[in-house]
Amino acid sequence: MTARVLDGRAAADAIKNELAERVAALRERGVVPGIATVLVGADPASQLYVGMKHKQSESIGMNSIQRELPADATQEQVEALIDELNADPACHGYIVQLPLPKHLDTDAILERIDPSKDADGLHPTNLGRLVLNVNTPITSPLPCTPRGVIELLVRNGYDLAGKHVVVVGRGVTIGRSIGLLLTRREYNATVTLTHTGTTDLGHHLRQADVIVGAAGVKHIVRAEDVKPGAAVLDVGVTRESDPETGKSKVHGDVHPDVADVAGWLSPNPGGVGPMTVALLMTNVVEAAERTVG
Ligand SMILES: Nc1nc2c(c(=O)[nH]1)N[C@@H](CN(C=O)c1ccc(C(=O)N[C@@H](CCC(=O)O)C(=O)O)cc1)CN2
Repeated sequence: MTARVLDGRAAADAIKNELAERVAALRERGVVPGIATVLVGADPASQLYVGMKHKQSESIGMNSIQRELPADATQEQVEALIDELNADPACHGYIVQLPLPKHLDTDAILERIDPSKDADGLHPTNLGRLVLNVNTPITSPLPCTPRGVIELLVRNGYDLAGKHVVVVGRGVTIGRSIGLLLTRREYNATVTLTHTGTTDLGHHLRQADVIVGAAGVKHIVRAEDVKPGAAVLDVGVTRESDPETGKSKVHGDVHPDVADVAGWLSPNPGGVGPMTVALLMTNVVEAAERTVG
């Protein structure tokens, strides 16, 4: 391995230390930032992620509210819980853990979240503000994972200005929104959005200074398609059962051989995942700060 590691755990710890000070300052003013999660069903990965969010939020002095519904909860039950959290003054921001069970209308549920409490930054109003570029400096929540990718690079001294970033994956949590952030004047990157329907993906990847693999396709980013010295961030998650142990194993979008070609590599796990949680907490602390001006 020759690539320098973009250590997401270390960067997330630094963010959490900074947030702990902001939380303490809010507490002195009588405001305890409150984060809530909504978990529908008992998917083990979702339980793990929700647990991490609460543990880490509490560790920096935030109040955390954990709400759960059974896997067969109706649309009305989930929406009633959303209305409750929208009205709860102790909750400054919250997320609905995704994916939701298939019988539920995810878009309708996410749209029901009060945009000012949208800790994921994925509400249509907040994505619309991002498109219109009206929330710089930040006046409304930004999507956590794209923000985490950028923070990970910037905190490691990587200058994005003038760089060509190729994003693989068109999902709303990363692919569709990250270019809107990266092309802001404060970063000045140039972005190509590719996906599983892109013709000759390798052609695009080979021109990239930065690659963000977020398609959820195991090893779609191959070493032969990476320009030597490029920064590569692995955000994809594919779960497979290991034939030897029978245990579930996580694979990223980036082939392990990329470590010998890339200049910078964010591993998976240990890269963007911890940053997503840190930026989620940032969105909630910022929402709490906005309530006191
Ligand atoms: N409402 C949302 N749902 C989901 C999101 C999201 O951003 N908002 N993203 C993913 C899951 N996710 C957060 O919810 C998430 C995934 C992974 C990690 C993380 O830190 N992973 C660790 C490894 C953890 C382990 O397996 O032990 C790592 O990458 O180092 C954090 C958050 C889908 N749903």
